[in-house]
Amino acid sequence: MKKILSIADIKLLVDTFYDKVREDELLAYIFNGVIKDKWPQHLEKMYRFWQTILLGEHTYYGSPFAPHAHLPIEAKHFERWIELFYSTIDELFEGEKATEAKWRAQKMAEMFMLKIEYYKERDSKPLL
Ligand code: HEM
Repeated sequence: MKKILSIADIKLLVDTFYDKVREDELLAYIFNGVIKDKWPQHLEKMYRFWQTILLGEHTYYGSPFAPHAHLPIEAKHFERWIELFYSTIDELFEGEKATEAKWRAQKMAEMFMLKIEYYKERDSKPLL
């Protein structure tokens, strides 16, 4: 068990997590349907996203919600996403950043879920 301290740790976290996602019966087809053969690019982006959040090194400049706005995902998908993310963290890491990663992921999943429901109810499109 180690602490999340460097970009190498972030890469280990992201790679291990998306290995699980790609084998998950509920999530794999949703990710693969959008990402297709662009997994290296997606992983690169996700390294930068978590590097920015957890290490305070600002390498991610994007709109995290945008690609999720019209995905066919609901509560059960987010629950599975969180389950896989938490188990990845707990298998590999301990300490303050590990706890923060889980907290951040949970908060973002809640926010994404609320926004998706909001846009679905109104049948409208998000600006971002
Ligand atoms: C069931 C839940 C989720 C699914 C199915 C999902 C799926 C996806 C897909 C298909 C993409 C687009 C990849 C591409 O265009 O190459 C994406 C991007 C992304 N996702 Fe998720 N995601 C989920 C939950 C989350 C959560 C909880 C977070 C945050 C903790 C997150 C963070 C991101 C970020 C930062 C990007 C990149 C956005 C950008 O283009 O800058 N996702 N996700």
